[in-house]
Amino acid sequence: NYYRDVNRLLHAVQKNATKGDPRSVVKAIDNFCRQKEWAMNVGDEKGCILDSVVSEVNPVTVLELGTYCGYSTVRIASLLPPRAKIITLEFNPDYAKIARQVIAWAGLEDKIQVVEGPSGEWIPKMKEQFGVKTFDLVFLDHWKDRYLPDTKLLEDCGLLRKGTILLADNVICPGTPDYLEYVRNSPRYKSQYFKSHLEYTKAEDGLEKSVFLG
Ligand SMILES: O=C(NCCCCc1cc2ccncc2s1)c1cc(-c2ccc(F)cc2)cc(O)c1O
Ligand SMILES: [Mg+2]
Repeated sequence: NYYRDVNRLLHAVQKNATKGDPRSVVKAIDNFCRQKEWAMNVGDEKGCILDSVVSEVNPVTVLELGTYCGYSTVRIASLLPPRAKIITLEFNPDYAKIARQVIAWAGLEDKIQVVEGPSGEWIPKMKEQFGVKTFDLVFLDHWKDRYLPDTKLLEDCGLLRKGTILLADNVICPGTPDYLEYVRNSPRYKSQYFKSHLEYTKAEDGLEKSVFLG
């Protein structure tokens, strides 16, 4: 079943990656997913685009929606300045358990807070529970039909500021048509598409980077 698969991914990390070395954790996951079992990590091709956006934004407060095994969480955290933090939401407790161990192997626990539960419930509690004012970067990689409602929720909860960057995975495959239409046509966003491929495949996919204009 799917849980055994993610367990094998964790064992591949513990076998092939150097403890405390985030880049070797990323490499081990990519090698495992390319050679053994496909998994829905953002992957190395889109991961490079993610890296360049994170390096450009240099965020202090990051929200990730959809932790899965923690691959993108580790990629982002390994590029953050010292005091920066990521809050990452995961709905599935099995995935969250694996992600915590992958993050620990990378030695990035101090920068990352894995929170279990649905985004719709947690987003309204961000300020009171985690003392968040606004996010500098949001990485959307959870249920594709939650991208739009959760973006509106982030707006309504005052969690976006002028210049906050939203980076969305899978805008082509599986696709997030309603979200794309919104960020590309709303006067409150400036959007840009980064064409790429679905992780570990030749299928088209891409990331959409949207700046909140306030
Ligand atoms: O579903 C995907 N990702 C979300 C998993 C849902 C996890 C959630 C986290 C969370 C946190 C808070 N609230 C609610 C939720 S729900 C996903 C799927 C594919 C894919 C592409 C082609 C295929 F043939 C088959 C799968 C590729 C990807 O890169 C993905 O990200
Ligand atoms: Mg994805």
